[in-house]
Amino acid sequence: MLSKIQPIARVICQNITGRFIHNPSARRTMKSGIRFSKTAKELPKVVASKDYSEPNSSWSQEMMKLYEQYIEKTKDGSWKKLPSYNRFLVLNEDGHFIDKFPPSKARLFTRNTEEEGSMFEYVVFANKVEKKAVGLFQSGDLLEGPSGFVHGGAIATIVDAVSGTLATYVAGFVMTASLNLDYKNPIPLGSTVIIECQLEKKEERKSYVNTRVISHDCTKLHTESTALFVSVNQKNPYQG
Ligand SMILES: CCCCCCCC/C=C\CCCCCCCC(=O)SCCNC(=O)CCNC(=O)[C@H](O)C(C)(C)COP(=O)(O)OP(=O)(O)OC[C@H]1O[C@@H](n2cnc3c(N)ncnc32)[C@H](O)[C@@H]1OP(=O)(O)O
Repeated sequence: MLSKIQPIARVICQNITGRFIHNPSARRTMKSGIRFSKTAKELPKVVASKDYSEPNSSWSQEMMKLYEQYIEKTKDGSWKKLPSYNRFLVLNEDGHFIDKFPPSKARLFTRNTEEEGSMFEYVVFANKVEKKAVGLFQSGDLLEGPSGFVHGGAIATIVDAVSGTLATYVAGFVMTASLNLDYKNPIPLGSTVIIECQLEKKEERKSYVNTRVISHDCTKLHTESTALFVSVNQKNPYQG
């Protein structure tokens, strides 16, 4: 039975990730297309499902222009584009996936729709040496708060997601312990903004991240935030 499944799994995984995956003892495939195993030593540390941070047809010219600027910065290796999936993936102590979250309808809040452009369109780039992350965020119509502007809760969500991604990137799995926001100027619905995060300091389990949300042309400050993330006992998902 397994020998029949393996070649299919290789094709699926190669198509999704662009990597070759040697996976002789994997036991089953989740609906998402991610292959899981509790035992296989040969599993790669990162097996991707759909990367929701790839450009799609809903992205504005501003979003695409910024995206291409940051892709350019990845070419010397200083910045990295981080992939983004619709569920958290959990690794065991050997760096292999475990199916802590079995197939279900649960979805990461920021990636919970397949309708492109309707909610959170975003991509995160990170620089490990400088301990910085930049999120490019285009808000969709379903994030409206005051007429024509983005809901404050949606802004908090995306700031949490991008600053939490930086904390995860530098410190491994974290939980948000506190998140403080100052809303300086409303964000027009549908516009593209830049979310700049800087790790301010790290003290044992505590990572402090400061964030600014600015307009795509860098002329307006929309939001400022400080956040504390506390490391919890999981391996860093970005060390694959
Ligand atoms: C295939 C590739 C793989 C890709 C994988 C993708 C990965 C994706 C990557 C990235 C995306 C990231 C996106 C994330 C964004 C969303 C995150 C959320 O929404 S998280 C949900 C909301 N947050 C909660 O529900 C926490 C609830 N609170 C708790 O669980 C606990 O309170 C916790 C864990 C925060 C701390 O509890 P304790 O028992 O472990 O630790 P104690 O001792 O209480 O605190 C540790 C230290 O932190 C300080 N601390 C804790 N809370 C604090 C607070 N509110 N203010 C100030 N200090 C605090 C404490 O005073 C202590 O400091 P002292 O070590 O003594 O110096």
